[in-house]
Amino acid sequence: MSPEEMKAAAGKAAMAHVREGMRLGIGTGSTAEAFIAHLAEAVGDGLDITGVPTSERTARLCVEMGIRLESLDDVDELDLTVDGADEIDPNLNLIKGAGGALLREKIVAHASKRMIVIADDSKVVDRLGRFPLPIEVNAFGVETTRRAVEAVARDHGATGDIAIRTARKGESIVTDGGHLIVDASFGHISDPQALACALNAIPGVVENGLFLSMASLAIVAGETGVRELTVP
Ligand SMILES: O=C(CO)[C@H](O)[C@H](O)COP(=O)(O)O
Repeated sequence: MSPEEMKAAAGKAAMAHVREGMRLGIGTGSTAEAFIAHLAEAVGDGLDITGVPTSERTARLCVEMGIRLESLDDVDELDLTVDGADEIDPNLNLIKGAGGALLREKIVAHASKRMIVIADDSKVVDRLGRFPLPIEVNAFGVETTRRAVEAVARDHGATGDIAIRTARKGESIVTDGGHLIVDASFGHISDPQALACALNAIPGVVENGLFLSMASLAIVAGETGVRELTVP
């Protein structure tokens, strides 16, 4: 299977967990978009669901594909969120945020009874930290916040760069919430819970990309097919 076929397979398998009438959190990224394609097809065939998007990009795509959306504040609680991830560890702790949507993704997942993560095999790791950890930060005093993040990250074993994410021409990328992203390269993260608390205690940090004890199921597509991982 090509990477695109794996994403499509994971997205399709997630549809087995979607029920009529559900209020669904809808993730961001290429794997989430594969899910959105299957969801749109089912909606076209008469499935009645309401979606809450985790980014402006996902919102635009859902509207284009005929998926009805509501704002999170108009929905009491979501039944299920389906989203991608950058890393998945054996306890289904995640790193998210390569697409810059981690804040809305975390708010939406937290408002959901259940979170299912969909991914291809390359995202499954023994320990989190091979992928740089995205941290959403306020634009005010961003270099001061980056330095504070660096100090915390080094205390927690980071060995690589701690850098403000830039797009083309060296400009910082701006999130849907008007914030910036600092990417912190660890190698591996020995205590994700302690790191998450220490990062969020820095005043300029809005949220970090560690999604701990949030997902209850991972649907992972690989060369030989799709498998489901649960928390041991
Ligand atoms: O966290 C995310 C966006 O903020 C994405 O879900 C994550 O980056 C995975 O994306 P993809 O499915 O394209 O690999």
